[in-house]
Amino acid sequence: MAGKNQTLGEFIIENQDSFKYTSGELSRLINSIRLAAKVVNHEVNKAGLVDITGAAGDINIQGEDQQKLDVYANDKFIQTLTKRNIVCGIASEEEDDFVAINSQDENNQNKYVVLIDPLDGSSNIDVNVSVGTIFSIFRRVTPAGTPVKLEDFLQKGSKQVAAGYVVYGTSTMLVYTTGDGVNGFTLNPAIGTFYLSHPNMTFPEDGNIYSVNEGNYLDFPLGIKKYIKYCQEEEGDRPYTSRYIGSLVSDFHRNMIKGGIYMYPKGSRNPNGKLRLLYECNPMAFLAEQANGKASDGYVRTMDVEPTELHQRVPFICGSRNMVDKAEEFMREFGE
Ligand SMILES: O=P(O)(O)OC[C@H]1O[C@](O)(COP(=O)(O)O)[C@@H](O)[C@@H]1O
Ligand SMILES: [Mg+2]
Ligand SMILES: [Mg+2]
Repeated sequence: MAGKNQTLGEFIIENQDSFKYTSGELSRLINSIRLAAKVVNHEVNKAGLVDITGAAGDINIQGEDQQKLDVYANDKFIQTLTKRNIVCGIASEEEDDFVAINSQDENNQNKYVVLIDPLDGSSNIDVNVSVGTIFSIFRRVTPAGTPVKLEDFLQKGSKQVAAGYVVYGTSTMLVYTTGDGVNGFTLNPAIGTFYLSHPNMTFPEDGNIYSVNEGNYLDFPLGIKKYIKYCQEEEGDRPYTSRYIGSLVSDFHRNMIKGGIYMYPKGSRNPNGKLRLLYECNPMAFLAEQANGKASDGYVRTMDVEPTELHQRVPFICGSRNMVDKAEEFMREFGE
């Protein structure tokens, strides 16, 4: 197993052969994401000193006020991936439609598309609480050298070839999978290098942390309400502890390390939940399953959901296997 002082660059090269499409293209793509993450990290760390906090003044396709850092991170990831001519298309939370990257050029033989949430946890930017970036990578389904199409992005999560996130927190970490386990790398800010700090990350099968915005409790399906009550009962190893940062990446990261469950159910205000299937739920579900955890909408495995729109939302339950099983049990028994 790789040593703790291995750099991300070395790890990518060393593990290239464990990836079934060993063309090196995916390695170069993950390296480009690493680079863009460092650029964004540099800006995040200066938030409050430079004019990067607050709203950018536009509303994105989600109907949300775009934050300056949303726009900055979006630009940096798209620029970095475009300049390196490493993908044929990008879809982003901050872009109405997918962005074709010179895919009309028949010489562009790039095989991958990337779906990205450039800045996750936007409501926490101005208050110095950890935020993140989430990415999901697929092989295109249309022929290389032809214009990239919507169908290249609307693929089931089970078709992902890689997924990961960056968490900009007390330290900056990049955590990813290519379908062969989950590994975490911590940035040494002094030299700008990511080092393998968390090899083979796995969710404990059980945990005692539940993460949900209880402010929406009255609006939740009955099954979720019953599960939350179950978490709060004085019985056995319960009550569990409630922890909710309000940044999916950070809540997921903590729960993967300590054991826990994250839930963003649907409700009358969010009839399909809030989180986006393609660039939030699918990548986190791939990581969760690769780390022995589980992810669903309460009934259906997240990665089996057939996508129909670029920005579609789905209810999301994700975390320690036995905790997600229990929540699903309550959903089956009590439903909506
Ligand atoms: O404030 P709420 O409704 O609890 O929502 C918090 C959730 O929304 C998100 O901020 C949505 O992500 P974005 O910030 O990328 O839009 C998640 O990170 C987080 O878990
Ligand atoms: Mg997000
Ligand atoms: Mg976002």
